[in-house]
Amino acid sequence: MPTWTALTTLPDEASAIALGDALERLDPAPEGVGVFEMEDGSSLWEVGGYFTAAPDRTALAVLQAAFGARPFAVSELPETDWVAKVRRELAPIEAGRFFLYGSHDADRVPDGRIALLVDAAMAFGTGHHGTTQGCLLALDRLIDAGIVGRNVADIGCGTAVLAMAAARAWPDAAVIASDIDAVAVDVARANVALNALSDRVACIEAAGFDAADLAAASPFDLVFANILKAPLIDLATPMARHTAPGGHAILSGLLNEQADEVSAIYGSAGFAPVHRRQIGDWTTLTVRRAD
Ligand SMILES: C[S@@+](CC[C@H](N)C(=O)[O-])C[C@H]1O[C@@H](n2cnc3c(N)ncnc32)[C@H](O)[C@@H]1O
Repeated sequence: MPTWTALTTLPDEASAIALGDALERLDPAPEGVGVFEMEDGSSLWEVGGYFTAAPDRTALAVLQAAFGARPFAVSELPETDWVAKVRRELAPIEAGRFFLYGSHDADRVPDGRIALLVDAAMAFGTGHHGTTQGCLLALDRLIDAGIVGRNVADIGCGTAVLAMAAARAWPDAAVIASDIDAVAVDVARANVALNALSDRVACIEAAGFDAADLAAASPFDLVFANILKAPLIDLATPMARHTAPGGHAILSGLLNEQADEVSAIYGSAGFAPVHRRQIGDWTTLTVRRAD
């Protein structure tokens, strides 16, 4: 369990997430990284690394300078089960027909919903973020429109929440959930097993579509990509290659002011806009590949 924290703040969410990603790549790596909006009315974002041994202060100073963050406050902690603490504090999430809950809330699952057990762990995607909710609501909308997915990819799967939602919604669908982060892939695989979906959701480590399993299963009739603007732009051309004619892509991780630019780039790559939804600062786009 982590016994050290290194905490800093930044003025905006996107750079806080980017610093969180960079923290994860420190050597020695933190046991976990958290990015939270501060609740003190300051509009600042806190970025924290949780370490099992004293972190490398020189490496932290280099990161702090690179991101223009405040100097990291490094402190030793009393023994605490942080994952268990976060689990207790996270309430279930409802998004359309989907209900996401932690194992401590198993007795609160309502009838008539697609329920997914997603425990907080060292990966993004408990459903509490506007981007995940935007993707779930976009999927909900496709289902309402009578779309049936048979071959689905979830690029940047985190906990595999979106992959599992598609697999549950469409019992005949085969789904590949991929992430660039090996820890996320382990978490995804564990969640998929907990939800009894291992026979239909494969979890693999990959950057973008760069994996033999993804190439073999391509083209997909639905692709989720809830990642940030820059990787989404990089993925526009591969996305067009790997999405079947008439298939859909659900794109998120975009700040509201970034959505027009990304929509236009996907338009040039052969996708027509279908729908967009803002939740807080974040926009989710649904786009359709030309027939
Ligand atoms: C915002 S989280 C989304 C998690 C989950 N899909 C959700 O909607 O809650 C983004 C995830 O994408 C992964 N990621 C970032 N860039 C990627 C890339 N180029 N290829 C694959 N995964 C990537 C990160 O490691 C992270 O787990």
